[in-house]
Amino acid sequence: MEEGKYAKELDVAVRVVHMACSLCQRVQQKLVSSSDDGHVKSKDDDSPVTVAGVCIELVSIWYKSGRDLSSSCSTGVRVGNFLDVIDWPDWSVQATVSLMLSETLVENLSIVAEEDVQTLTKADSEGLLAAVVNTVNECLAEAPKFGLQSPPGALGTSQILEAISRCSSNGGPAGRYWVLDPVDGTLGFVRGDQYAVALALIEDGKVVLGVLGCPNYPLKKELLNYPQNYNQTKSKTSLSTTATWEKGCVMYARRDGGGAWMQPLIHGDRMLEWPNSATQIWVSPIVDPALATVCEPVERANSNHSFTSGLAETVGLRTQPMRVHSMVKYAAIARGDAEIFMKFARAGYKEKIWDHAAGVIIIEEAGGVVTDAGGRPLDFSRGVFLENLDRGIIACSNAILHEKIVDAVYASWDSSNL
Ligand SMILES: Nc1ncnc2c1ncn2[C@@H]1O[C@H](COP(=O)(O)O)[C@@H](OP(=O)(O)O)[C@H]1O
Ligand SMILES: [Mg+2]
Repeated sequence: MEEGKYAKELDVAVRVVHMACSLCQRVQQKLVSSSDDGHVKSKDDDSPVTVAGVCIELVSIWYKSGRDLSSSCSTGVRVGNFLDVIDWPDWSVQATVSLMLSETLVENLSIVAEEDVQTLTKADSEGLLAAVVNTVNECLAEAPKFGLQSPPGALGTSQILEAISRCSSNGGPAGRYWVLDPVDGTLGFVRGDQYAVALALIEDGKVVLGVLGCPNYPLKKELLNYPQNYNQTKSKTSLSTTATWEKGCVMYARRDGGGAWMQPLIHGDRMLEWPNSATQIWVSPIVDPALATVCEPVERANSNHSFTSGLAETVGLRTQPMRVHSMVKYAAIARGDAEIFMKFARAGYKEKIWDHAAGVIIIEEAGGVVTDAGGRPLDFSRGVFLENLDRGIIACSNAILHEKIVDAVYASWDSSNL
């Protein structure tokens, strides 16, 4: 696997995503322990509320209010202020990936990524910026553990801001650019649940390699055994500290690289072994819809659950949907933990390339199929958005299931209210 086109890029990308996962785990751990260590705010009625609890409440309010920044939660914290802070790991990952890629792959580096520096450079964001600088330096110091080189000393604020703002490419049909979602699934992240770090390389409008870090996705299928509506803040966040949830993995593939691979995340002082610790992954062999599992976003705001349950019934799916945050859904299909992923966003919502690029190539190289709801490949050549997307996204472990879902969409679309 290390031979051939994009091998060097893949090697660096996998190492960088491992580093980013480690950074996210550290931040998530801080969030969890700040709620365990008495960093508790008090509600008006004097009942205690954890920092993690506030985060979850605010993100939930934000989603349910149609992303209204003026709403506030029971502690009086405003959603707008909170959203600035919760992107702290996103900026930190973006800076780290940008710095490491430019350090190792200097040639005309171009990156499309989700975050900009606007909020970070506001006058009242000093504390936040200091936290980002500190987090990035902590992470960079660990680079040798992942087979990469740390800078000779701690980086200053301007170098880190520069690294974040360097990721301002707009993509498009020509040339080579990286696409990064530093923390995909913010809601999953603050809930101590599933989230992903997604990095892909696009060349002339086609995804040529993808790496998906899934810090809370267990190496085996246990995730499916967790109850669907597991919403208790305390017990959910504390799960991330148990052995099962410490596992996590990184999946990757390159175009025509002969497959997709998975590595466990490394913990403690262990060094990343490359490529020895990788195992090949394949999609599920199931073709009978009655035995297939569908996965979809947790949030109704992000995909129409009633439409997808109608499709599921039409094609004869029997199992409960697996509702998971972030691109871990792509990981689940690639690794054979589920057979179908569907997403039907509300009319007018434009899907972004960083939410899909890495997942698509990993599923395809693992043997699966990903298209829009009209059965056409996703078009990554039109800039930051999937401009030509027909209605929704359908990813399947094989062409048989895929055809059934596409047919069902055609049969039911006109009578749907989408
Ligand atoms: N109204 C909307 N409809 C569909 N997807 C949306 C959306 N608003 C945000 N998203 C995207 O959905 C992603 C989360 O996916 P999921 O719901 O599958 O967990 C978000 O990624 P971020 O969390 O990186 O912003 C965001 O890009
Ligand atoms: Mg995202």
